[in-house]
Amino acid sequence: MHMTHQFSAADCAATFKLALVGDGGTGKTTFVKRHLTDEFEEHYVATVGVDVHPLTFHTNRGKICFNCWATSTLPNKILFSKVLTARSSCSMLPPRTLRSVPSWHRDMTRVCDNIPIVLVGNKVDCADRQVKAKMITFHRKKGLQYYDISATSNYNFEKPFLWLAKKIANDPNVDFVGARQAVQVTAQISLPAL
Ligand SMILES: Nc1nc2c(ncn2[C@@H]2O[C@H](COP(=O)(O)OP(=O)(O)OP(=O)(O)O)[C@@H](O)[C@H]2O)c(=O)[nH]1
Repeated sequence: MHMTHQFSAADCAATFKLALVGDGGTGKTTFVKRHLTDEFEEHYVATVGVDVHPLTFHTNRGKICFNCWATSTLPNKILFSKVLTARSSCSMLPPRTLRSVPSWHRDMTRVCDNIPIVLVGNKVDCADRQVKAKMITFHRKKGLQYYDISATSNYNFEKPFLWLAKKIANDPNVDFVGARQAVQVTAQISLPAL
């Protein structure tokens, strides 16, 4: 059972850390930037360290802000995931090849016990996408939520965030209302010494 949180009805949003983890090039940064600026980043620029993007949503229970930590792929990802995910509230694991998903999940749950986790399969707009729907079974075994998404076409754009908001509030009736508030603040956090 997850801890239940109240959202804020007033000016300041209830804030939760969201770790976006997964292989390099899967589209983590693009997905968050899409939410922030509505622009699609065509060129691949590998993340160095961690980009933190606050994304605020209005819900029928008040405001919620996800501080999205988009991580780079690191040689010592276990050590880094410990630094990154301590106190995380929720996480997304974008799969490119499914082979890496169990190890990302293991690393995450090792340091964050009992947090809601969404597995997202990005780039569903790609005709040559190698991961097919029937191959995606990991989330069922682990009781995770799964969404196909596309940062290019906006497909299922807000679904992962809404699912996480419901879990955090422990309320299936939470829904997004009105326009989403984009906050154009991005923090860069340098890598810890490995
Ligand atoms: N076709 C398509 N391309 C995408 C999509 N999302 C991201 N991309 C492209 O995939 C490439 C990698 O995206 P990034 O967002 O930089 O990937 P990342 O996971 O942040 O990579 P790291 O910073 O190395 O961890 C870029 O060229 C994006 O334009 C999508 O939904 N569809």
